[in-house]
Amino acid sequence: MRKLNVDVAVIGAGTAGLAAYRAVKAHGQSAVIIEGGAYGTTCARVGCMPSKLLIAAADAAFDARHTAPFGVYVDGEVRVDGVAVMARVRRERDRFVGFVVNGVDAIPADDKLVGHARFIDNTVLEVGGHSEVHARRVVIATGSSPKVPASFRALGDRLIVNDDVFAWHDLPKRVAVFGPGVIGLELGQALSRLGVRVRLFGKGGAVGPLTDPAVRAAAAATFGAELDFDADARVLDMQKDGDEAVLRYLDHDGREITERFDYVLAATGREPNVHHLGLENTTLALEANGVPLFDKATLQCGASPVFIAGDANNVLPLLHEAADEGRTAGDNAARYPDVRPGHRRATIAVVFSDPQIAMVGQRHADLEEGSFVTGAVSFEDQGRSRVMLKNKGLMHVYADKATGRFLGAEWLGPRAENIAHTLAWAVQMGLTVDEMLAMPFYHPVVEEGVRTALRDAAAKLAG
Ligand SMILES: Cc1cc2nc3c(=O)[nH]c(=O)nc-3n(C[C@H](O)[C@H](O)[C@H](O)COP(=O)(O)OP(=O)(O)OC[C@H]3O[C@@H](n4cnc5c(N)ncnc54)[C@H](O)[C@@H]3O)c2cc1C
Ligand SMILES: NC(=O)c1ccc[n+]([C@@H]2O[C@H](COP(=O)([O-])OP(=O)(O)OC[C@H]3O[C@@H](n4cnc5c(N)ncnc54)[C@H](O)[C@@H]3O)[C@@H](O)[C@H]2O)c1
Repeated sequence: MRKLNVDVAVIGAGTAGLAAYRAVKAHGQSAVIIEGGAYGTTCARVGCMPSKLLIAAADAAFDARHTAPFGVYVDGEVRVDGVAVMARVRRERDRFVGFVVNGVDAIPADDKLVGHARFIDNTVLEVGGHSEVHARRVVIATGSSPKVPASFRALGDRLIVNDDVFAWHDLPKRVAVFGPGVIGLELGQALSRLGVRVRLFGKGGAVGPLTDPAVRAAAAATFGAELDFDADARVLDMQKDGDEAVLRYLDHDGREITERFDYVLAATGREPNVHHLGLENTTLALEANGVPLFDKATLQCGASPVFIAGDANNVLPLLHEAADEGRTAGDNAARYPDVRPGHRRATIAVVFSDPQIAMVGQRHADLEEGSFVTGAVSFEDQGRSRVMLKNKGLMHVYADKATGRFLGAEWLGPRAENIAHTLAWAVQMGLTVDEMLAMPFYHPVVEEGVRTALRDAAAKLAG
């Protein structure tokens, strides 16, 4: 067993781990970064980037099929070549992964260890059965994995998760998608637009990350009009039969349907990778889900020299948060015990469905009843949205009754990925609705719809 002594050991060479490693090195301390899987990060290999590549192909197919209302006709068939679609997805994905791997290659060999890490005590790690790392501090940046209900195991090799989709060399014909959360909506709609027969099964009425009941209902109606989607599905049975998954479920009218699919894609949520870390060998207090108790500002676990960043801590499992948190955890690991709160930005989340879903600032579910007003706009009659025939969606903006301050927004609608930034910046700057309305709005743009919602909120604040 090889023994290593370092200032900081970072577990996981994903986005958070790489940021943590760099932050430690910036302090001039020694560090080792330990990776048990493939280099390249979840985001680039099986997450953000390949999903957006698949969606880009799907949107191209959808747009090509929907030109007629403009008086523009694509004569002949719009043909989707599944092999070519997946070849581009994997080729471009590999390019993104390549950039990350180049960055890892540039890390000195002595600073890298390959193998699964387990805690022996708070600061001693056993790695891959070949090394023992004695660190003064540790950063846990182990990411998350799909959380698949146990009953799905009956599906055997017909059960897949997001990672499997991006390894395909062709598109299958029929996929049942479970979970209309962020991953299920993005991948389910994209596969459907690429000509795959998709049925999307939800639970309890949830749609994406939305918590505002009215916006959620609008989203369910919008996606339900395009996709075969039940936000509160009643599935009676699921079995594997040769190369097929056989599902028995009740449709919207309560009729029993038996349908065969090539695959069942489980997009039923993700869980932090903390279960095989040997945390029971540490003195850290753990939450029910196995994540150590930690301070959200400093990312320190109790008073220990252990820090936790990225999807592993289960706070905001998003790429930019993983990068920020990795930096904070690495910085504080190097400073320990003089730890400091890291930089937290206003929250922003975007789902790359069509229409896109976005949320900024405080969620509707987090607001105190009676303390805020809601301004609304429907995009149905919004000028620019109608011009582009992208006039679907509903936006709710929330403002504090006492101060007029803009608190946050939830919506689905056109160009939400861009508008979300403007609104998240307004949240971070602490602007009031009146201050936002004093800003420029060009004509004709989708942001004029945002102005309508803000004016609605301003009227309610005044009244
Ligand atoms: C399909 C999909 C689409 C997504 N799209 C978006 C998007 O559009 N925008 C967005 O902001 N976010 C998106 N995300 C979320 C984003 O990918 C994650 O929030 C981010 O990648 C988390 O980074 P991380 O560093 O915490 O984890 P990871 O990048 O997963 O890194 C963790 C690393 O730790 C390693 N590891 C785990 N346990 C051990 C161990 N015991 N020993 C050694 N190594 C270990 C793993 O092998 C892994 O390499 C998406 C996720 C998915 C799955
Ligand atoms: N665009 C993005 O930024 C992006 C894209 C993909 C993923 N992500 C990140 O990854 C995280 C995980 O995404 P996710 O979609 O796996 O999780 P999620 O928590 O967003 O959604 C899981 C969904 O599965 C449903 N569900 C659970 N069990 C079910 C069952 N048995 N049958 C039917 N439905 C069931 C839940 O009700 C929920 O709607 C997200 O929270 C997000 O942070 C971000």
